[in-house]
Order: sequence, then C-alpha cells, then structure tokens
Amino acid sequence: MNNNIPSTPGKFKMDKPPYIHRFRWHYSSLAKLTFWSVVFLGLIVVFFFKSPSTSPPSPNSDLSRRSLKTTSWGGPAWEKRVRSSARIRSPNGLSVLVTGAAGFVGTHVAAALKRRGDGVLGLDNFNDYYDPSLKRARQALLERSGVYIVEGDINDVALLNKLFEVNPFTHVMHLAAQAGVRYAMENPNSYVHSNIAGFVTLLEICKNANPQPAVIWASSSSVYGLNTKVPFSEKDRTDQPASLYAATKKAGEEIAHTYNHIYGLSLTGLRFFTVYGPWGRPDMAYFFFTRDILKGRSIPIFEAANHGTVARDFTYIDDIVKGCLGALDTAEKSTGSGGKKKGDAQLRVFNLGNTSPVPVSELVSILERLLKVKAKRKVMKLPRNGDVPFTHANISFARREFGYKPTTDLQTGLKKFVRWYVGYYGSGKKGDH
Ligand SMILES: O=C(O)[C@H]1O[C@H](OP(=O)(O)OP(=O)(O)OC[C@H]2O[C@@H](n3ccc(=O)[nH]c3=O)[C@H](O)[C@@H]2O)[C@H](O)[C@@H](O)[C@H]1O
Repeated sequence: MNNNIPSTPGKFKMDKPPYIHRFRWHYSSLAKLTFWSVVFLGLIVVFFFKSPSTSPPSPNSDLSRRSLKTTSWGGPAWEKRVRSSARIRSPNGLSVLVTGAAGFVGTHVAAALKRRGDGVLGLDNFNDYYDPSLKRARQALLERSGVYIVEGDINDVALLNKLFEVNPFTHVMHLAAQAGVRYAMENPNSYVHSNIAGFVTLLEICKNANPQPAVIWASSSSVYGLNTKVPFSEKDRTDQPASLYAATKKAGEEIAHTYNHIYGLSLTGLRFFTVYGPWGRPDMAYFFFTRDILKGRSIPIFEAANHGTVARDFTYIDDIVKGCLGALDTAEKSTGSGGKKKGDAQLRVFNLGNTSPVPVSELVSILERLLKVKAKRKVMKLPRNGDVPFTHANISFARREFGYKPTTDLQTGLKKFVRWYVGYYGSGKKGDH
C-alpha cells in the first residue's frame, strides 16, 4: 500500500535564496535588469494561464492531498455531482456516505442502498493493496447506477469537512479499512493509518457535524482472536487479538465507545465473518485459490496443530449486505450536535456471520468441483502470522434486532463467485491479479 505520508509535515526545505551580489547601478545593468524583468513577468503570465485548475483553497488541505496523491476535488460542478449522488429519492430514505465504496463490501452495499432509493455518496482512496483496476471496475459499476465515488482518503480533514458542508449525511457506512490478516506483518503502519487514525479523523468530523450522522462501521470476526468458546458471541472476550489487523479493529471498537460516550454519536460495529462473493478481494484465500487452481499452481492449505482442521464461517456477500442495511435501518439518531453531547446515544456491536463453519479443505473441494480442475494441494502448518484456526458466529443478537438471517451456503455462494470470476477474468491462464 502506498503509505507515503510525511511523518513530519512541513519538513520540506525551501531552497536558499541566491546570494545577492552588491553591484553598481550602471546603465547597462539597468537595461539588463529591465530585460530580465520583462522575461520573468512573461513567464509568470504564461504559467498562470496554462496551469490546470485545482481544488479550492482550504486550510491544511494542500499538504494532505499532495501526500495522499488524490485527484483534485471541489468547484461547483463537483459539488453538484456530490449533491446529486447523495440525494434521497424515496420517502423516508437515508443519505449515506459510504467510505471504501470501491471496495468489495462497499460496492455491494452502495449499490443496494441506491437501488432502494437512498442517497449514496462513495469515498475511496483507490490504494494499491490489491489490483486497483478491480476497484476501478467496481467504480464503473456504481457510476452506472448513479453512485459517485469521490477519490480521497478518510484522513483528509479538509475533504471530509467539505463533503459534510455540501451534504448533510444522515448516516455514514464506514467500510474503508486496511484489510487482510497476514499483510499486517508486512506493513503494520498501513493498519494504524487507516483503521485507527482514519477512523478517528472520520469520527471527529461526524461528531462536529450538525446534525451528527449515525455511524455504522466494519469491525471483524478477528477480534475474537484466541477466544476458544464457540460459537463466538458478542459477549465473549475480545482482549486477545492474534494479529495487528485484529488489534486495530478491536481498538476501533473502543474508540467507538469513547465517541459515543463523550459526544453522543450513534455507533454500530459489525463483526464480519470472512465475507466472499462476486467482485471479492483478490487477497482472500477463496479468490486466489480459484486463480491458482485454474493456472495449475499449487495452493497452500493451512492445518492446525496435530493435523487439526482450520475452518471459517464463510459468509456470502448478499447476506452481509442485508445485515448492513438492517443495521442502518435500526440505527437511532445521534444525540449530539456540533461537538456537544445532548444525551445518551445508541452503541451496538453485531456478529454478521453464517453460523456454519466449513474447513478450508472443503472450500477447496467445492472449488475443484465448480472449476472442474483438480487442485494441487500443499498442506502446511498454520503459520504464526495472525491466522486463527476457527471462527463461528452466534448471530442471535442481529437476528433479534433486525431479523438478520443468512440464507446462502458456501456451495451456492461459491457457484455465484466462480461464475462471476470466469466472466470477469476468463477461465484460463490470463494475467495475474
Ligand atoms: O472475518 C474477518 O474479519 C476477516 O476475514 C478474512 O480473513 P480470513 O478469515 O483469514 O480470510 P482468508 O484470508 O481468505 O483465509 C480464509 C482461510 O483460508 C486459510 N488460508 C489462507 C491463505 C492460505 O494461503 N492458505 C489457507 O489455508 C486461512 O487460514 C483461513 O482459514 C479477511 O481477509 C479479513 O480482512 C477479515 O475481514
């Protein structure tokens, strides 16, 4: 991931002014000075007319946007686009800012909200943690259904302020994050940057907004860490994360508590359990197993100690979308405004899983049948890189609160994924992703 934010903004050094010689005012010097002044002024005029239009001036925005390499934003046409995308088109509809809208879950949720007439504005930094062309394809998909994705980072205070100034969002669906359990050992700071700093930045904007939006955001099943009591219930302990990814998501839950407590923000965390499906994430096992089986490459299948089974409560994307919409629809209003709490506000955490764990080896068998290709299995010990051997969700709380009921088993969901995958990448040996 591109993590090139200067650690100490303002460290850029200005060039030293050239040494100014003392000189006498001869006639020839004056003529030379006049000549070069005219040339210099001419250059300024040319530069002024040729320079591309940039976003409006706003405090602090220049440095942060330069460092984040986002494209320009702002101006009347841009604001009109933002407003139009966020406009509610059905009675009692919501106006939702979806962060991470070019991501896997973000795209599906944004499309579903738009379909039912809610106003939706996307925000995404299009980072290159995985192939950005897949994110661009999702963006094109959303564009066709009328959802505009603003290109920018959740750490960009000026941009976030502008978005809330242009449109008073009733809800924020916060799905932007640095995902992936194993990558946290390679690039730990990207997790801190997105999942902690970015989350705090976003909550600061939300608490200052007037009216404050209700915030629904993606936590993770990984917060259960080394918990051994199954199925995992929201009441179980979550103080033993096995990866930095999990630790940042757990930190998010604590941060959410703070903003709810001090500022009256309505906050709902959703613990997603290994979400899969069409338009999914290429860094996830079901996705790259599919690619590698088709390419005839061997696939590493992890097993726990003493040849124990590694299993996941794989959850199909459509079920997760229903859970997200249920959480949005039952979110109560925040109670504060303009940074001041006016009363107690809602604070919730839900498991969104499938309640039916499947061993990874069985996932591979299903893929073999669907792809009609035998996998080259390479069974290996679960590396010590943050993976946990088992996940299993207890979903009774989400069922009680908003009727959450997953309906897609792994076989059915993978069938839909494989159909999409082959349509998108082809069934053969075409390029990597
Ligand atoms: O629920 C979550 O909150 C998380 O779900 C997902 O994490 P995981 O459940 O770990 O999914 P994923 O990597 O697809 O591995 C699946 C299985 O394959 C096994 N696995 C993996 C890689 C490999 O090479 N071999 C292997 O056997 C591996 O041991 C595991 O048993 C999201 O990525 C994460 O962002 C977060 O959202």
